[in-house]
Amino acid sequence: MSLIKATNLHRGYSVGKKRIEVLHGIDLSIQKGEKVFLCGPSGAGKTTLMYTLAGLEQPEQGSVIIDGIDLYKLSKKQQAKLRNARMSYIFQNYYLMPELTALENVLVPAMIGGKANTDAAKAALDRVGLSHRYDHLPAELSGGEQQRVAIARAIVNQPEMIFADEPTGNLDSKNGEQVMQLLLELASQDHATLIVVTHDLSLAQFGDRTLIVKDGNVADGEVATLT
Ligand SMILES: Nc1ncnc2c1ncn2[C@@H]1O[C@H](COP(=O)(O)OP(=O)(O)OP(=O)(O)O)[C@@H](O)[C@H]1O
Repeated sequence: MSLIKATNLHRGYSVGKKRIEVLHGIDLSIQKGEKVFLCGPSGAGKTTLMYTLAGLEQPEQGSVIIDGIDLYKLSKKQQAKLRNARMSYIFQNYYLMPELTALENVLVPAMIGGKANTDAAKAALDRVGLSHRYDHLPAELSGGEQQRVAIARAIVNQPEMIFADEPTGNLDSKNGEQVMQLLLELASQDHATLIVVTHDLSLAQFGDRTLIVKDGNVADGEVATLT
C-alpha cells in the first residue's frame, strides 16, 4: 500500500478577477521510504503540490490518503495531530526562532510532539554535525548551519514523512549539495519518506524518483526532459 496516495488533486488561486489553475487533477502515489524530488519550471506548482500532500493546503477537489487515512476529511485538530505525529517540514528560509538557541529550536517540536527530550535534541544536533553549536543563536550560525539545525528539528521526533521546500535554495552549490546529501542519508537511516521540492536538477539525481511538475500535471521524469 502507498504511504501517500493523491487522487485528482485540483487547486487554483483567484487574484482579483483572474483565476490561476495550478494543479489540474494530479494523481500520484509515494511508497514508504521513497525519496521523491518534485522538479519543474518556476510557477509550475511544485510548492502548492507539496503543501497539499503535506497537509498544509487543502485541495479544492481530490483526496490525499496517508496510510489509509483521508487527510482532509479529518477535523483541523486531527489533521494537526497527524502532522505533528508523522510529518515534519524543512523550508528554504529555515524558520528558526531567532531568540532561541540551536538546542532550544530543536526542542520545540520535541515538546509539541511529546516524544523527545533534551538528550534526543542533542542527539539530533550531533547527527547533523553541530555538537559544538548547541548554545548558538541562529544569527551566530552560517546559512548551512542554520539549515542543519532545521534538519535536526525535522528529525528529532523521528517522523515517517519529511517534506522539504527548496531546502538548499539559500545555500551555495557546495553547501547545498552537502545539506541535500545529509538529508538523504538521515532519511535513509530512519526509513523516512522524503519529498523535496527543488529547482536544482543536479541535486534531484540523488533521489529514488523525480516527478516533473508541468502544466498542472506530474510525470515521472528523466531530469533531461526539463532542460
Ligand atoms: N496564495 C496564492 N495566491 C495566488 N496565487 C498563488 C498563491 N500561491 C501560489 N500562487 C500561484 O500559483 C502558481 C504556482 O505556485 P507555486 O509556488 O506552487 O509554484 P512553484 O513551482 O513552487 O514555483 P517556484 O519554483 O517559482 O517556487 C504560481 O503562478 C503562483 O503565482
